[in-house]
Amino acid sequence: MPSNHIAAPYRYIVTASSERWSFAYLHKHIDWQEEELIMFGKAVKSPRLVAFYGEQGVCYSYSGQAYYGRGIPDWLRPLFAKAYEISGQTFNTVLCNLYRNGKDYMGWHSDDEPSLGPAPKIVMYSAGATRDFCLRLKGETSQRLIQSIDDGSWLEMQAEMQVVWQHALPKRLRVTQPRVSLTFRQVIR
Ligand SMILES: O=C(O)CCC(=O)C(=O)O
Ligand SMILES: [Fe+2]
Repeated sequence: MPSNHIAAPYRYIVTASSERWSFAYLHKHIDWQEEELIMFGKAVKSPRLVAFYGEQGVCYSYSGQAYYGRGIPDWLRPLFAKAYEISGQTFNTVLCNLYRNGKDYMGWHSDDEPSLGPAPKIVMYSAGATRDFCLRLKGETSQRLIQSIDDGSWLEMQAEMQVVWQHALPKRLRVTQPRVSLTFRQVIR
């Protein structure tokens, strides 16, 4: 663990079941895409499915891909409203991830693209299988914080999290069930 005086750079919020969007609902409505990544010069399938929604005219470059906003579908608006209620921050895009089982993962990174501004607040909603979400300070490889993320929970990542921390969703081979995460971001035009 990073030393005890370092406060976790996020707020984890579990909602009442009546306030949740279910995995089945999100899985059905989101237009999932399988993407390819270039790793060591070779095209490989991304270890998760993804989808992007953004306001018309917003362009977001992430992980070597450019995504273009084509408007927020009506069914997603209540989730944007909840993300605002939690964080007091407006968002104009959401990047969605589908981890089909515990073999799907996301490697260490910070969401620090210049288009998000110098210290962006990002809010994430999760549904489906419980997964471990890991954090470490940049430049620190052995010590980490682990937050178990449950169905129907929100994670409000504070602004400093993308500046001095990295996060990852590691493989968990004993997890057989799928999970979705929706990460709300404000792209600065
Ligand atoms: O799914 C997760 O828990 C992490 C997602 C994430 O870090 C991202 O979309 O940038
Ligand atoms: Fe991230």
